[in-house]
Amino acid sequence: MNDRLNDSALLRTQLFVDGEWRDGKGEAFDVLDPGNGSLVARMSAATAADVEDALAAAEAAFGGWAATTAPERAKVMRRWYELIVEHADDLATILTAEQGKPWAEARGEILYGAGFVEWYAEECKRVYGDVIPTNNAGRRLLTVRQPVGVTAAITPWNFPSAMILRKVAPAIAAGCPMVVKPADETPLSATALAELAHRAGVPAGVLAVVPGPAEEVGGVLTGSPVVRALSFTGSTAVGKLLMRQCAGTVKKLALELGGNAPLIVFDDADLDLAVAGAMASKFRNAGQTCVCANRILVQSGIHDAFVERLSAAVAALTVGYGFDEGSEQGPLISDEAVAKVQRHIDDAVAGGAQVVQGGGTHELGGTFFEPTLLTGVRGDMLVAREETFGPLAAVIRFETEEEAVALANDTEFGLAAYFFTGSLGRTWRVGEALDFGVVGINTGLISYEGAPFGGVKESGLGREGSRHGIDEFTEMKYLCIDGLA
Ligand SMILES: NC(=O)c1ccc[n+]([C@@H]2O[C@H](COP(=O)([O-])OP(=O)(O)OC[C@H]3O[C@@H](n4cnc5c(N)ncnc54)[C@H](O)[C@@H]3O)[C@@H](O)[C@H]2O)c1
Ligand SMILES: O=C[C@H](O)CS(=O)(=O)O
Repeated sequence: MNDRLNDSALLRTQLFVDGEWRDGKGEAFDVLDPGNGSLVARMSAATAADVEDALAAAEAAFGGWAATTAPERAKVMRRWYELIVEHADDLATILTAEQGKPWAEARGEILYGAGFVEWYAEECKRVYGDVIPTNNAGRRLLTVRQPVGVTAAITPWNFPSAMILRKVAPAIAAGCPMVVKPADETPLSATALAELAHRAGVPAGVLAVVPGPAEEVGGVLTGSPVVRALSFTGSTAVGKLLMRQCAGTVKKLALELGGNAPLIVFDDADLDLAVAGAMASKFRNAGQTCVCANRILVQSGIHDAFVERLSAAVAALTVGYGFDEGSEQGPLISDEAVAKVQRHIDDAVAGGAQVVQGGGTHELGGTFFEPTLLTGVRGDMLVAREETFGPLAAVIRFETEEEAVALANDTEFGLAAYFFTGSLGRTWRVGEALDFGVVGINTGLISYEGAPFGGVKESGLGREGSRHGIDEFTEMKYLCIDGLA
């Protein structure tokens, strides 16, 4: 792995605690390349004691970091942003090695994540309060927003860099230390970011990275009264568990959970735009994103023409190893992920759906999977009820706008939805009727650090990005000052 890097010091296989690299007390574990199963590195693992040390260091650092001014924090964060961009190639190489996505896509993730650091380096200067018109001549009323305290983050493997930066950036910008548990599959992206934060001048204790057994590490982060806010990105099932575990200390919670995004194509859509949007939303990261179009609803008048063009685009996708030039779709993260995609295909075909493209594992072997297109899908099939998290486009035909909205909203999830139309009236009607936190209209790509990202229903709580994302790490305090008369 080192021979692929310009700066091999970015490959960090230890814990980052109290501003230092150290071996964890736990059993080291392998980080494997999902593209060929080779060993990328052996990662040191934290135990509960290591996490307690990280929390103690964070608690000790909180007062000093919170006492800095916003411009002082902004200066450190700006330097971190610059270092991330400067080392984007190496960070992308580390990301592709442990997660598998094509290198160009990985580099795009690095820059997307860096955007949150840049955004919150500025946003921390705009954490405003209120002056409230008084109800008494002898009183003055105001509010201030203050950093919540020590925070924790637990993050997924599918965007191992951006999902960390989307949490750490607003937290430390607000004045809060953060202790991060990355996914076991992808810890190296996290430790590389910590190395650059250290170089940028983030003080000891303000950022910690503690890879390790999820239940043990998570048990400390959710149970410790030192942690005042927990930010989680991952599956809804784990999110519900963490909510329960945080209840004992009534933590502030930000949850970015699972999705089941509908992508609706109306008869009046621009066909090429709809196909491009469906491809971008469905096959990004080999379909392993929380906002991938999980169900593609196509109105009957445009159905056959849309399917014909989508089929050609799916067939043209290049599946390959992430470091190979021209690869557009890498491997899935695990055998379990492959099995879930296959289960959804087999269930749909058993129920009468047709395989138009793909349908099984790719000739490259391992966890590479054929980009797949199904038609004749119904809303009661597994592929329409569960988050597939793989390169499977499932097309459902519909007749009316009312039917499409009802189909789209028929899920416990509520993260992202998309629709394509040429009608201004339909834009407002359907945009308001869809029960989701994020709605893409005539586009399949909605992510931007300046926009609030988050779900409703069982897709989560709170928002990340935009001016709203920093609210997850601040508390509003009301000051009532009497005695002025
Ligand atoms: N809403 C979003 O912004 C968003 C973004 C990315 C991924 N996701 C969701 O994440 C899921 C895929 O990611 P995943 O497979 O890593 O999810 P996951 O829930 O299995 O794991 C996410 C993180 O939680 C940790 N974890 C698992 N069990 C735990 C426990 N008992 N205690 C503490 N930590 C625990 C994992 O180690 C990992 O770090 C999908 O459902 C996807 O939709 C959502
Ligand atoms: O997988 C979920 C991520 O939040 C997707 S995005 O990169 O933020 O769109």
